[in-house]
Order: sequence, then C-alpha cells, then structure tokens
Amino acid sequence: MKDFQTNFLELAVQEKVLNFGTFTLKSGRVSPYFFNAGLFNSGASLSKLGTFYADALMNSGIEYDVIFGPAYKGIPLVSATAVALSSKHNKDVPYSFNRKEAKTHGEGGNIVGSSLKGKRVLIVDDVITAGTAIREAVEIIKKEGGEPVAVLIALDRQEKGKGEKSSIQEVEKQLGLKVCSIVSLDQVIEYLGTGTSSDPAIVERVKEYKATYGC
Ligand SMILES: O=P(O)(O)OC[C@H]1O[C@H](OP(=O)(O)OP(=O)(O)O)[C@H](O)[C@@H]1O
Repeated sequence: MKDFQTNFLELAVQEKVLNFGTFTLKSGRVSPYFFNAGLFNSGASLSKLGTFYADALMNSGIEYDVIFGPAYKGIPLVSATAVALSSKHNKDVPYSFNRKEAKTHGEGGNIVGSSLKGKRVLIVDDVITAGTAIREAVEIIKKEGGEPVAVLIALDRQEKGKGEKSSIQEVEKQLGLKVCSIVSLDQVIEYLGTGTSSDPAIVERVKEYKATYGC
C-alpha cells in the first residue's frame, strides 16, 4: 500500500467517512462498513482529500487532457483535485463540471470551466454504485465533443452488482473506460489488519462480506 493510500484511510476513519457497524445499503445488502464522502466537509479535509485524488491520479499513469466532475458531489472533488495537482505536483490541469439544470441566460449551456471539445476527459467522482452517474457523465462529455477515457473515484467496494461482475467492471467493459480508485476494499482490509487499534472482529466481518459479495 502506498503512503497516500494509508493517509487517505487514516483521514477517512478519523472523519467517520469510513465507518464500521451495520448498514443496509441501497442494494438491500447489509454491510459491515459504510463510506460517505460527504463527511469530508471542512476546508482542511477537502484540501487533504484533493491531494489523495491527485496522488492517485499521478500514480495511475493515465493520460488525459481535462478532468471533469459530475454535479453535484463531483464539483468540489474535481476542483480540489485540480488545486492539488498544481500545488503538489506542479501540473496545471484544466477542469470543468456540469450544471444539473441548463442555464438559459448569460453564457448559457451546461458546462462550467474548461471546454471538453476534442479533449481526453477523466471523470472525478466519489463512488460508483450502479454506474448511472458515470453513464450520464459520459453522455454529457460526448455531447460536448470530448472523449471520456477514465474515471477516478475514492473507494472501489469490489463487490458484485446484479450479476457476477461489479458495476465498475461493467463500466470498464461497456463504456471502455479505465476506472481507478484511491483505495479498494482489499486495501481497507489490509489497513484494518495493521496498526495498534486494529479490531479483529471488524476485520473478520469485512472479510466475510467480501467473501459473500466480492468479485
Ligand atoms: O453509480 P450510481 O448508482 O449513479 O451512484 C453513484 C453516484 O451517486 C451519487 O451522486 P448522485 O447521483 O446522488 O448526485 P449528487 O452528486 O448530486 O448527490 C454519487 O456522488 C455518485 O455520483
């Protein structure tokens, strides 16, 4: 595990973004852990989160021209990532995001920020659940003349969707996008198993969940 991944998990646990207990998911599955990126809700935590996204992006080796954040939660994430790419990695990357409702006055349109036309676009979001938000983002990008190439998210739960594959694997296969994440469930398990405050009961429950629903 890379340092930025350990640091990300430390912050996620500290801010209770990554929480352990009993949670019923939208899918109906009962999960021993829950990830809520909305709880990165202060300037300091958003700033750190931006550096973890930027580190993951640099580490991925993916090539792109513009980064794009789907409204709404993608907006602060893509902004913080762009700031961190500049301040930490000295990379000045154009970014943009969409409006959920089109603006009819002023400059109009759905996109705020850098133009996507003729550009390789990397989508920044928090999670992929069913893949609906990513499919919508792909449509928006194509409509603007861009070429969606990859997706960067915070956590890959590595679990089956309706079939044997995960929604992420479906997105990769059907949309031809590379999906990378700051961490995956395997790394959550690795992190939980190390350190002095490690709770074997939690590790066991998360491992059991992965054995049942993992892919
Ligand atoms: O893969 P999916 O099943 O689409 O779920 C994941 C998406 O759902 C959430 O956003 P949401 O669509 O709720 O919009 P928001 O960012 O405005 O909260 C989340 O931020 C992802 O974008």
